[in-house]
Amino acid sequence: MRIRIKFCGLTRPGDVRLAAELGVDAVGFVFAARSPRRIEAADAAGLRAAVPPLVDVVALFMDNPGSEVDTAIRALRPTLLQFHGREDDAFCRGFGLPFVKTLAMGGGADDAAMARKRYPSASAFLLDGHRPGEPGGAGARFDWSTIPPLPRPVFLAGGLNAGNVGEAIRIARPYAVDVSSGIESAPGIKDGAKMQQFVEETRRADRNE
Ligand SMILES: O=C(O)c1ccccc1NCC(=O)[C@H](O)[C@H](O)COP(=O)(O)O
Repeated sequence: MRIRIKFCGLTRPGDVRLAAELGVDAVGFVFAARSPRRIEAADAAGLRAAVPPLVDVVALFMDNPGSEVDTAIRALRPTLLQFHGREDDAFCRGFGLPFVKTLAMGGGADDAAMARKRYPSASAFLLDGHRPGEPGGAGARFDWSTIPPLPRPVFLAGGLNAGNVGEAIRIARPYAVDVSSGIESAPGIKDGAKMQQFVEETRRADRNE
């Protein structure tokens, strides 16, 4: 099965258009307060307009109040939500959209294994290398061989780049790979060459080359 690709933390319409041209499956926009990639609801319409059909639009939150989530949903019209903080299952499912729940692997696989039980409504889990309570987008890797069995598709994240995504795929065989800092020249500023190389290396791993 083809490994899906999510580019996260986009802030510029040109980067969104290039991501879609490169064939990524999802683009993520960060509304978390603790992020240098945060976008405002006022920016969302322009970014949304740059996303062509059949590319998932992911709105990402980290313990944002429900009112902020509602405002972001109205502005961005996402197809998928991603919750990165201490949000519980009822909160996450309360907006009527499918959601991905981030599990922090920086505290150890047991944390993630225990956490998954608390999100029966999640459509997928994003496993990231940060420690519990920390923001993502930190380039934090974890041991890809420690992924616990999970009842939902796994998005693998944390410190991925064109140089290591092939190894990560061979070890973890995830449903999707997710990247932010590994395709940037600065936080929120995506680098076209890094984006293209990341897609090429993911496709190469897909072909088991
Ligand atoms: O990307 C951020 O700035 C961010 C801030 C706060 C919470 C989550 C955040 N990103 C979550 C993502 O899904 C990132 O793509 C993921 O952490 C991987 O980031 P990276 O290690 O930089 O590839």
